[in-house]
Amino acid sequence: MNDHLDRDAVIRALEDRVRKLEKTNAVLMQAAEDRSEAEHGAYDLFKTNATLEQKVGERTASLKLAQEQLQKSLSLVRATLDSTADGIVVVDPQGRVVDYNERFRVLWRIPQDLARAGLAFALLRHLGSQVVRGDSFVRRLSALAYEPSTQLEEEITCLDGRVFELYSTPQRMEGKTVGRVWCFRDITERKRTGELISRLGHILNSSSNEIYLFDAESLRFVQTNGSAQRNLGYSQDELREMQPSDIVVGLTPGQFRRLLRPLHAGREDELRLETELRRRDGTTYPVAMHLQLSQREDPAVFVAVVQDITERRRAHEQLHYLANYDGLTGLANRHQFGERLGELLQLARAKAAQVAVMFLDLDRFKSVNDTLGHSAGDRMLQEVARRIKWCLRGTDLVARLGGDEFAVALPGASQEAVDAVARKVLKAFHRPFVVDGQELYSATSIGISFFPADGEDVDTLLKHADAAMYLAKEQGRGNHQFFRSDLGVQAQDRLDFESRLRSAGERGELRLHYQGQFDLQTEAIVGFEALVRWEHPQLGLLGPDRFIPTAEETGSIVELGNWVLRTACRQWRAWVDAGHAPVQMAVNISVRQLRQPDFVDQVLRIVREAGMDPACLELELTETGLMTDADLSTGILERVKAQGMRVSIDDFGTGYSSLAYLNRFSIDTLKIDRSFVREIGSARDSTAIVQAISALGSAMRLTVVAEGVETPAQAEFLRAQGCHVAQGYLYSRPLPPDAATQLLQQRGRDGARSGR
Ligand SMILES: Nc1nc2c(ncn2[C@@H]2O[C@H](COP(=O)(O)O[C@H]3[C@@H](O)[C@H](n4cnc5c(=O)[nH]c(N)nc54)O[C@@H]3COP(=O)(O)O)[C@@H](O)[C@H]2O)c(=O)[nH]1
Repeated sequence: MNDHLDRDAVIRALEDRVRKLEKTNAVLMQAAEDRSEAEHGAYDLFKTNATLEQKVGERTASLKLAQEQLQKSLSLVRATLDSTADGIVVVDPQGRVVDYNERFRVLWRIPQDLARAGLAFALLRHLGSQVVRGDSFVRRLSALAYEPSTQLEEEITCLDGRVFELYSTPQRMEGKTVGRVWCFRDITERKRTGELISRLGHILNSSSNEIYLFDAESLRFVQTNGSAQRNLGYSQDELREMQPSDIVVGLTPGQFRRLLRPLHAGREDELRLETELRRRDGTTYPVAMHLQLSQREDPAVFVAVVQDITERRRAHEQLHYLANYDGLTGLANRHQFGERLGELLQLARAKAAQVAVMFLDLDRFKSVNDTLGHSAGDRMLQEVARRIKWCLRGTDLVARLGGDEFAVALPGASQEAVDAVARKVLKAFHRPFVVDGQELYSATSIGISFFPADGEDVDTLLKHADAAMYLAKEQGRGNHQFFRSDLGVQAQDRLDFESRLRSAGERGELRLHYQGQFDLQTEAIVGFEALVRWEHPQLGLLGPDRFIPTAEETGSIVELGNWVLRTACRQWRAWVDAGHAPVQMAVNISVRQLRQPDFVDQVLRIVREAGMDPACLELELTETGLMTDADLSTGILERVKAQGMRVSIDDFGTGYSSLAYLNRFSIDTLKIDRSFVREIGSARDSTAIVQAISALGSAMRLTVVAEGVETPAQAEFLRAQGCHVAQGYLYSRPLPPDAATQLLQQRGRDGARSGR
């Protein structure tokens, strides 16, 4: 704009000069004439005139040149103005628009007529209508009219979201302010990009992943994020002096360069690897690294995104451990044993060698668990694992298969060598196990099978070793047996038996028989004991001694016990509905049932569903079962009693009794075991025990029931001792429901009268 104004000034100056020269010329001409006349020297006049003409010619040429230059500058200024991305407007001190460029008009969406009108204030109002807080904007800019020399620089936000930068500078000429230039620049995109970059920078810096940018040629780090610096313990500046091979464990610069070759050559887009990084303090940590080449950067850089996978590795290792090892003993588990035995068999096959497999099952471990609790059982298993390992070589495999079962594989061992190892293991059990200060004695039964003679795969070898172990149990426990082909059939039979028992209730194969209990004074029936039987399709009617131990071992006793309870309660209801006076119903409860967390609720639900009076239900528990966890039993019995049910101790005198606990347990009935009743009169001890139990019952105000009463003499003796109730073949055998109903019809009324 200054050039535009200079042009007028220059032209005016030049014209002024021309006029002055013409004047001078005229004066000189006049002077020449005067002189000619005066001096009559024509020659001099001519000379002077020629000189003057030359000067005028020179001046005219220089004026033309100046005009040409001025035109050039003007066109340059115009072109610059039109090609700039900024919107520019020039106003004079009187508020008239002197000039503006097209960009200014477009930027502010100024209608042509408004632009042409050239009124600065009208334009300002138009601008104000488009910006946020437009009134204040107009006021601020108008105020500048009174401060001609002030420079202004500010950011304007438009209502449509665009952001402009505004520069306003005074226009000066020869030291005077002759106007003001306004310049507007659209910085919307720049601002957005800036914000985006700062957001991205923040995200990258706070990312838990480490991010490294390193030069594609020198491989020097050019940029790293906060996570990288924090994890490694180096500052940004220190890292700029380093290369990836300084922090990647086990890679020389050359090896690292070779690793990057496929990316460099464009053969691969990305590279993923798991490696380890070394921190400043020398410690290392595992990472997953993702590498890419960014050609867009100049110069090109590699971008490495690195994730610390310490936790992932740890979790993976832990999972691997849990999947393959027994957490209690640290030995391999069944899965790992199978895998490794499989490998051993492959090797043995190639070398035509044999492999022995031992199956070990602890003898009576369950009673340790039941009487001393699980944590004592666990400690014993840990010691067992140590002792077994101690008997083996480093190349042998040892595993805990679960519970109290262990397995051993002995590669390349002869029958004699395996025999010796088995004896050594058995001997290792001769020393007592000290748990909680108590000395416990345990033994193990060992079954042995051989590859390839007894089986060619892991499952068969284990199955056959297991079958041989059962033989060892049958042979009196605490010994070892080698597999024989006839044992395979027995093992299969056992598996079939277990699985059939599990679903016996569902298939309607269970039966409940009822044995009457009689008042020894009146001989009236006062109750029944429910006794289960299994109608096995091949083996016929089985007594509980044949299948209850298996049900307890496999856990199916819970299901089976609930079936018994439900059936007995329904039978009681049926008798009452048929008009019989209510009698007691005794149901045997196994310790595993009692230990179910919802045992009492379960019993109550069954009782309520059947519509039975809880006071008529008597739960029969064994002494040993109750003493397994006396505190727990006390709590359960209290809840049972609170619901009005009765509790009796079965087989009293045969188990581990503590009179102190007996007092604590809320019980109603003591049942004298039939082994004592059988020997009444023939064995002094038994007779004395029967007398003592009867006296104890009377003293504690408990009902005393004698089991297995077979003779009138026994009944007479028991009656004399004050025993209240008798159960035995003398009165009735256990009967199926119909026969029991008949018995109730015959002897029920008296029984109802007598009560307990
Ligand atoms: N957990 C559960 N245990 C149960 C259940 N049903 C029975 N059992 C227990 O099985 C054991 C054997 O019972 P069973 O073969 O039925 O024998 C009972 C009677 O038949 C037998 N008995 C009764 N009177 C005489 C007799 O005069 N002489 C003689 N030799 N035997 C006789 O005694 C068994 C009843 O004993 P008890 O239970 O101790 O009163 C047995 O221990 C049952 O507890 C069940 O559902 N769940």
